Amino acid sequence: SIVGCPFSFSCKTPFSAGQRKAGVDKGPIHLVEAGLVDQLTEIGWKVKFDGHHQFEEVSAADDPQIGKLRNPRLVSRVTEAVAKAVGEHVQNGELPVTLGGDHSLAMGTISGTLSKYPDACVIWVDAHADINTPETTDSGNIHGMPVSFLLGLEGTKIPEFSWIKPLLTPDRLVYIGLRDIDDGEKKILKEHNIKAFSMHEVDKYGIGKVVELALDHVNAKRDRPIHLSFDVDAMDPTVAPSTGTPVRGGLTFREGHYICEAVQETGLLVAFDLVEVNPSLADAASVQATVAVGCSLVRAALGETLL
Ligand SMILES: N[C@@H](CSCCS(N)(=O)=O)C(=O)O
Ligand SMILES: [Mn+2]
Ligand SMILES: [Mn+2]
Repeated sequence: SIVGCPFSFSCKTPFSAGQRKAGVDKGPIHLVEAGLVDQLTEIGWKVKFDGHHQFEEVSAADDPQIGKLRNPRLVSRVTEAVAKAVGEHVQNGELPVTLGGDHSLAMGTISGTLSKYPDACVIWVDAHADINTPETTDSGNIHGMPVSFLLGLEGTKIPEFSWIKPLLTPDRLVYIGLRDIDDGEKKILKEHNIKAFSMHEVDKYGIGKVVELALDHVNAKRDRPIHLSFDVDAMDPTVAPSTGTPVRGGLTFREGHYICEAVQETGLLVAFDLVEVNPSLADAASVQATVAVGCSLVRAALGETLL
């Protein structure tokens, strides 16, 4: 099985230019300092921790907005570097675990996965769809746009992002946990017939059925590699409060873990992202709780079982 490889590669990507709130770049160090590397070793992984990625700064003066896009050159440069790093690790038969940092990183991580597994499917667990285009975005924050770039939607063919090969197709993408979608995004989801299980469906069917339906949609024969991109704000804010765009009515602790456990059980997981932990937005206890949930979700995705 794909996941049988013993190596997990932890890519600490302290990056925050895809949004405006300081602190999300400190997410990775908090997860590592909470002992995540040892925790993964204890469940049988050989972890190659290659340290915290450092990126060449691009000064604000050298990175003027492109239309509404904020920090476009910095985001492009960082995500291209992440794509290369993740791509190398999947080529080596390792399972990249990318700790963010904001969700714009997924332009890099998923590009990296697709470089080896062009038929991979993406399960996007999030309160948000992150599928705004440069035209539909109101905020200009690129962490709200990675999926549109990965799909190569209209308006995303910008020279600064020409490195992105839009290899992802709408039929291989599915969302779980949505509850805060912009009007422009709703239109895109409908136009492209993208499958999305919002919190309404989670309530209606239960998480077990939702994950089964999601896998049936993007991986009917259970033969496609899976890239699981998990935004911690998919969790209810009472469970993971320290994140930049919290939205009430999210996943319970168990629902979030069930998704990771069920994907792990397929034996098809080839890459995992845990993003948007921002340790500067809450009191110490809330930060600690968010970091602990983040570590626990990673462990669940990499095979920690309850029995
Ligand atoms: N849709 C909003 C919010 S996007 C939230 C991004 S994330 N990565 O889910 O926190 C926007 O485009 O700014
Ligand atoms: Mn997100
Ligand atoms: Mn989100």
